[in-house]
Amino acid sequence: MKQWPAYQALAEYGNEAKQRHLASLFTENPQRFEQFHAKLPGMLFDYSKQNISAEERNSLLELAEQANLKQWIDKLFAGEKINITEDRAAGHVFLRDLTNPKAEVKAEWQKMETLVKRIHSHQLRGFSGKPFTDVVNIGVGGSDLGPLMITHALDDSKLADAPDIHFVSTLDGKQLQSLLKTLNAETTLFVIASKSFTTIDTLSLARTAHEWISSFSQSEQGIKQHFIGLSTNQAKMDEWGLLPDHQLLFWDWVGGRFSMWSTIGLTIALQQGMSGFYAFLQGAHEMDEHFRTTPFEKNVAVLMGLIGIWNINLLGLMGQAILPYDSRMKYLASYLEQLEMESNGKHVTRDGEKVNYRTCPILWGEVGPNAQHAFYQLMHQGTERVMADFILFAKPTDQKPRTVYHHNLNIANCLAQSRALMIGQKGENPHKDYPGGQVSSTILLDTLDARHLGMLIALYEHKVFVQSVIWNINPFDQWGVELGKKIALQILQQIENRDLTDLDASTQGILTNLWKTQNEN
Ligand SMILES: O=P(O)(O)OC[C@H]1O[C@H](O)[C@H](O)[C@@H](O)[C@@H]1O
Repeated sequence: MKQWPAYQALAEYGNEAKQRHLASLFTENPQRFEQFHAKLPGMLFDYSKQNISAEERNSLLELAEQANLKQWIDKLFAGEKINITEDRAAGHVFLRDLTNPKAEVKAEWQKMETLVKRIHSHQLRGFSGKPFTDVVNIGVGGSDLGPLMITHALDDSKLADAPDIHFVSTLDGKQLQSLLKTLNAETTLFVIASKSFTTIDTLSLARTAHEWISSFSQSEQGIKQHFIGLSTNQAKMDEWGLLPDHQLLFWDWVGGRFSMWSTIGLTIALQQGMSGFYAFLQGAHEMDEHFRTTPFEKNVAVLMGLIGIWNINLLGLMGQAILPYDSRMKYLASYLEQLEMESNGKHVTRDGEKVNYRTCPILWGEVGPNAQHAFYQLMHQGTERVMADFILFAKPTDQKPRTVYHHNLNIANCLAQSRALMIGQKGENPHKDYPGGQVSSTILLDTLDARHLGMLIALYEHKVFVQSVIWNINPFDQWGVELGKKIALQILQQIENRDLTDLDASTQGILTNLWKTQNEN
């Protein structure tokens, strides 16, 4: 990044920008909103509350040119193998192009449609002949967070004949245990979602679910009706015993954290119907087209990525808050934590050189109105300078007076917080001083539905990609998660054998005390 000529200018600008107060940009320029927002149908992106001037933005746009961002976007959409460490393309964008689907994708959509119809029309039934009322998605990471977020957000518009959807992910087994207490085995269908079909978290829970169903039925064929698999690994699904028409495939060119656009989105289709799932893909495709074809100065994803670069690398901000003002977006922050930090949490370039600049910031977030009463204190008066994304939906869910009242109250709070963080206020004593100057962007979507969610998520995916290009890192691998998994398997074996050999003193000490406590009971 630092080798590009535009970076030198930006470094100087950054030092100047650190000296000014964000609020002064508004007093100096009444046209600021006009000049610092971008729009596309269904979405407005306001970045006027970022500490950036027109010249600084120009230099960022030059940086993007010099880093060959346009060529990288073309490579992404041409399906080139840009995930170099795994020798794969990153093809999530192809899943959303419904007018021009790949043959293998089309075939899988058809299979998914058939399965969804069989479940909705009660053709598919459990071991005792009853239709399914509940579906439990067993998966973790990319095989959990996307569908969890979307089905939670869209629950109000669930189809009348759709089953209730539940999610379990944690290998401690507690989530599954307490969920099973509320379910009827005769009417419960499990979806085993795993790109690799080797993840121990998912396979251990699937085995427990299988034991649970088996404790109510002796019929092997009947039990098989209760399980569906979603994976790239057909052999492993066969080995597990999944029926061929209960297997939906996807492909290694779909990254785990980009997989809810594939058959991993089955629970979305079960809740919203295939048309709802397609609307979700369509929204993402609209964002893909915007990203692919819009000049950089009006391109929301490019601008969002570059503003992040400005904040992180030139202004030194390392915290990114995600603040949706809608409780239906409860899981957005968890989803984006994986998307951004697993993609860009890297310390070497594509060529394996150690970077000499910061990469992905630490993301955290919460539904805005709740976060106001929790961690906003730090943003208003702490010592950390952070950046925030406020996400807001324009239309209320209906026109009932109380609904409209709550909706306006919510909008007022969102705007009040971004304004207070920006302007600050001098207090009667230092304890009541608000320094202000905390930067934010606001994403205003017309309404919360499948299409707009598709647009929003694709926007974040492309923002992550833009930043990866500027940082010259590969956003599509995740080697960092492997070491812990490997050590966990070794330690599990050592726990089973009560063996402390070659473990560090801390691990030995914890295990010794833990065993002692277990023996006492
Ligand atoms: O879908 P699976 O193969 O079961 O993988 C589930 C998750 O686990 C891995 O450890 C990765 O960190 C994630 O990127 C992935 O989404």
